[in-house]
Amino acid sequence: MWLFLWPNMLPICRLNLLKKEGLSLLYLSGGYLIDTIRKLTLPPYVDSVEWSKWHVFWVDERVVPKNHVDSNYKLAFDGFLSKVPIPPGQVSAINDALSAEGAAEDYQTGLKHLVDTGVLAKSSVTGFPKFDLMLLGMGPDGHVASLFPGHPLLEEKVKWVTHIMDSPKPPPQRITFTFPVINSSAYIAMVVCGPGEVDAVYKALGKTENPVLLPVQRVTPEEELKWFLDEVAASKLQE
Ligand SMILES: O=C1O[C@H](COP(=O)(O)O)[C@@H](O)[C@H](O)[C@H]1O
Repeated sequence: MWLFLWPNMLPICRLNLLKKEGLSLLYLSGGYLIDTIRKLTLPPYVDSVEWSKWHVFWVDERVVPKNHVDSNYKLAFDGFLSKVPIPPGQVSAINDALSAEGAAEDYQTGLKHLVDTGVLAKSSVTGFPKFDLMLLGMGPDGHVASLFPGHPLLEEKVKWVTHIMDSPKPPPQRITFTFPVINSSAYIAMVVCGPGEVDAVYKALGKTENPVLLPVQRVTPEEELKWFLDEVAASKLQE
């Protein structure tokens, strides 16, 4: 595991690497993360990425209309996707006309189709889809995607995408990737900034062991996990 203290460098370093490797699948969460990739929409970085190769998905999404202030799609569209030329057919938002259960099933069906047609790889280790890069944020309680501490969804072992009706963080209805899918990714960047997450960062990365693992501590991708923290989020680690 690697730890970096400069979140804005994350997309620039890693996405240039992706370009060289010819990889193109990106999985976004919501929250602060979108702020950290905004620089990619500006010169000179914007011209250094082969946007036509990109496919974009959401690790989790709130079940609200796409133009709703709580929508992770809207957050990403306003701050990032509307400013770069990724073909619209390669941006996979949820179907916001469906119920939470229906939207999760529909999203999973879409991913299965991409695996069947060879757009998405499958992990030879787990049999779940293998994503190139996931950019994850973490909440103050240590949640990732919409997988919250103590929630039964943490133990989901079969589904690729599932739904939650009682998210402790509003809005309550969401869809989310499950841990088997998250952990089948090749590379995960955990991007955490600001004062709200200081204690959760310390619990996850500090010297004291927690009796109960935070959801973020269950993140173990197949190849590499890197944390990107700003100085505030990392402040307790430096004490
Ligand atoms: O509700 C959510 O929270 C997490 C963390 O968000 P942040 O604002 O604390 O960075 C986010 O990663 C997730 O996608 C989102 O739905």
